Amino acid sequence: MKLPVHTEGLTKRYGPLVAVDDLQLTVHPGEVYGFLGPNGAGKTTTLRMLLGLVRPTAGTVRLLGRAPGAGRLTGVGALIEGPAFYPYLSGRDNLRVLARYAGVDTDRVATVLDLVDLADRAGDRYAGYSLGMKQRLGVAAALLKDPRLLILDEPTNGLDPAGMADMRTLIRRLGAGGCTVLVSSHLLGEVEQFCDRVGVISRGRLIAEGSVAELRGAAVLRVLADPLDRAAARARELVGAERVRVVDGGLELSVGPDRAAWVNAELVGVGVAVRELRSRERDLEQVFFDLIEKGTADVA
Ligand SMILES: Nc1ncnc2c1ncn2[C@@H]1O[C@H](COP(=O)(O)OP(=O)(O)OP(=O)(O)O)[C@@H](O)[C@H]1O
Repeated sequence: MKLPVHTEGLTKRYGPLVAVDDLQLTVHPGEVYGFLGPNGAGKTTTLRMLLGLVRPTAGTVRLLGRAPGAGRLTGVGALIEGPAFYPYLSGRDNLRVLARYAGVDTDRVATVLDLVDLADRAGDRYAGYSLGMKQRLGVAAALLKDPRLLILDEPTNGLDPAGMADMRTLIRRLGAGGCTVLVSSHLLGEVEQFCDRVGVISRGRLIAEGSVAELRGAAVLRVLADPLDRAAARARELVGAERVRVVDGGLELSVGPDRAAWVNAELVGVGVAVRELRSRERDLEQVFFDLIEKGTADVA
């Protein structure tokens, strides 16, 4: 089966600035892939190269097995910049115009309006839509040609929490329907709920890739105890110094929840009063921040 997205050595330089640096990106059929990175990391430039809107300085791109520019991008839908719609036309009429222009049967308009949950408001003027509805109409436009691959650049940017939730539901629904989706974002916490896999880009380089669970890593055991220095010393003896961190006036032990009772007993055994002991997942934004910090240090 042809890979929806496959790049090798993809690079874009703007003068001395390397916006995208030797990027190998692979998105598998049917997966929802989160392409993550802070502002300026090179996400939009990458997506634009995928679609043949920006010419790479080096490297190759294949979408569904074909190079962009080799004829029309059949099977690919994209929402890269804010979509351009006629403000005084309804959502439905805007899509009809686009469908005619793209040579798509206008019957498809009702289907995509349903998919993005805009059927009820399809007769309203575009100008009156909320930002979230505008974005969903943009996705509807990208779906007109019934693509096998959908590329969305920061579709939740600027949306309020309700708008974000609607967009998440929509992306999840599209993924469940068998469409391969590549979606960029600068918030790991935002995409974790619908992505099968994420890639993290920093300064143009892919610095980490995997499922959200893999990136998050193992849970940690959080311990609040007095005196803290004695607790830390004993914990280091018990599980190894590299697994113990002092954070926010407590300890974080990189061990599984099954060790909690044992750690508690051992600490109490050396006269430490344990006030709280619980297993918790690492905070996703912290994981993201750590990755970017580490990636930046590796590059420097
Ligand atoms: N046409 C251009 N000419 C010069 N530099 C550019 C151009 N387009 C992008 N850049 C630079 O390339 C780098 C990557 O930009 P890009 O827009 O791809 O990042 P991004 O990850 O999409 O960030 P954002 O979320 O802020 O859009 C940035 O430093 C940007 O200033």
